[in-house]
Amino acid sequence: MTGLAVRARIAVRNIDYDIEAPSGSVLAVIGPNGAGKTSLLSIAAGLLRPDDGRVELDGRVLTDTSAGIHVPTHRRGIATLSQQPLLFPHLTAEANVAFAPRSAGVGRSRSKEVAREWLSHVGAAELAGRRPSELSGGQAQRVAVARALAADPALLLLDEPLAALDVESAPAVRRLLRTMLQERRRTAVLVTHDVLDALALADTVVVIDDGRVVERGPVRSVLAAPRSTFAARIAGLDLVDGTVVAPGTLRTPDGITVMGTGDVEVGSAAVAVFTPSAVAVHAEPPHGSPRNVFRATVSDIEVRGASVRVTARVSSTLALSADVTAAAVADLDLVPGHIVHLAVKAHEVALHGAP
Ligand SMILES: Nc1ncnc2c1ncn2[C@@H]1O[C@H](COP(=O)(O)OP(=O)(O)OP(=O)(O)O)[C@@H](O)[C@H]1O
Repeated sequence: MTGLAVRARIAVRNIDYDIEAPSGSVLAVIGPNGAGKTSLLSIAAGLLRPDDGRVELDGRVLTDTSAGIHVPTHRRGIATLSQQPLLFPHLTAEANVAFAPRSAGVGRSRSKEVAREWLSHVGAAELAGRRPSELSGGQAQRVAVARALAADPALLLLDEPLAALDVESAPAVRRLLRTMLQERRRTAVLVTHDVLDALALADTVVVIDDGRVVERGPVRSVLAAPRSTFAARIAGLDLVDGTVVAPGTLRTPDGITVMGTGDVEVGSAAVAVFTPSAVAVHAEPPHGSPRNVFRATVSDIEVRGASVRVTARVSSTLALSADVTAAAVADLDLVPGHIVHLAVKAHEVALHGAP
């Protein structure tokens, strides 16, 4: 196949998985601490040898334990972007980026040219002469993105690339990554703890728990209807697909409008995301504060510890969940088939550009 295929078993790490990312797609990897996410990246990069396993990238065998094949890391055509930018402190931003094509055998002056092109591509042209100590976290991560891509890798490994950034710079770097990943349909693996990063950047997701794949599939279906405990804990979100028709306004193909906040360009595909605990259930349409109100038919009621998850169908393609108290379920006399009004405040709804 083209793209990445990793099959690996490592006894001491209790790892035994089989994971694929088709060419040009972004695969998100989520799972609890110690699940084996970073190990997956290390195996792909050739930094970690499985006891038994095989790594193939675009038809090239990089690791095959049964045949004794182990292509060294620097010959794999793989670039890694980590949480920390890991720039060389003594080199300028430009020299840091030029280092990637230089290591791949490109000549000195062409490497400089490539570095300048990439710096301007990531919106960091004016930082070319600065050293890492003169860059903010977000700026340094931009330079690191340029360096990762300047070698034109066949595979990009992203290890929590936004985790170390502050709330101000993370959205801009997330947008940059989205553009970079989409523009050239790059194959990438993204390890993340953040559901929103998976939604914004990835096509498919694997959930790893205890060294095994417990769930896999398109990001939105896995996050909206998680089957594994871990995915359910971090996800189980309400997701609405559509197009941004005005600033802060998303419309679904069947004409449902959702107001939210988020910097997504008008005209682009997006997903509105909110947590079921932000959704209130009313028998009659609520009056007052500006909010999203959806008329819906209750389809499912599930007790989850102290709260009750009510799922209701808004249209043939959209169902939303609300987490309410058991008392509210009794007060509202909620049973499947009843008409309710689901309300969620616009500031509780995040709009994200969708891949
Ligand atoms: N250098 C090592 N030597 C032996 N075992 C290790 C080593 N590094 C990690 N492990 C073990 O391998 C398993 C998988 O670890 P890994 O770092 O891949 O998990 P992770 O999902 O990336 O976790 P986190 O989210 O905490 O970074 C864990 O049980 C861990 O204890």
